[in-house]
Amino acid sequence: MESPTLTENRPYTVPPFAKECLEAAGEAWHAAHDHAFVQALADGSLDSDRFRFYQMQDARYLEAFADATSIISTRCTDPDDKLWFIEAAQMAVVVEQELHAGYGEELGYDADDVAQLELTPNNRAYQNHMIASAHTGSLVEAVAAITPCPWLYVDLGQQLEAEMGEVPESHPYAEWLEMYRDPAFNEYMDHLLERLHRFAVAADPAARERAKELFVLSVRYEWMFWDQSWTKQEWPV
Ligand SMILES: Cc1ncc(CO)c(N)n1
Repeated sequence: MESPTLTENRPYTVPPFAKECLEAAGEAWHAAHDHAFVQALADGSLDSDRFRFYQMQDARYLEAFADATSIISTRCTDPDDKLWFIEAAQMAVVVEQELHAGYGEELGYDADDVAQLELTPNNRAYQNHMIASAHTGSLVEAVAAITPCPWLYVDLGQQLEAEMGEVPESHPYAEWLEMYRDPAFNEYMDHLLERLHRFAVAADPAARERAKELFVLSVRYEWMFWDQSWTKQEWPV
């Protein structure tokens, strides 16, 4: 039986090139959904130290996501595309600030702690991958590298909603689970995947292949982001 994450049954449109990217990511997409960190987050058994580690690293990750989408905006010629990526960048910063205002108070860290945090190897590698793709890739490559970030989380949020139903108020990570099942993301996904597809159609076949590779790498980095939070990754030397 085909896994629910690869069916057509999503509440937003998945145009052909986005579908090709998803199919190319295949196993890594599922592995990211199935990671022990995600399982523990969903069933509420995740310890707060690991969650804190994740949130602090993620605050910095979202700043890099905002940088990547800002750079992409400068490379768009169509004013609607430009504005959409500017807004995506703004939203990432706003979400990041809200997250660490809320979780920071609860988990005991503030904006200075986030600013001074040493990035893990995996986080740094993922950020550099997005930023490098935004600077040096063609437009479709730049967008392909940032697409798994929202897509994987929205997919995960909706899958967990289907499996778990309503999140009980007593769930320690209710707020996180509620956030990524928000139906407002469906419109965001429609807009992003439509652009990914349109830029792919305008690109040459070699650029499309490279874009798919960059998409798959970002899915792998998503798995590695859960993993670095699960193991509390440190630099080996
Ligand atoms: C690492 C990572 N990927 C995706 C999202 C979704 O915004 C996030 N917050 N962090």
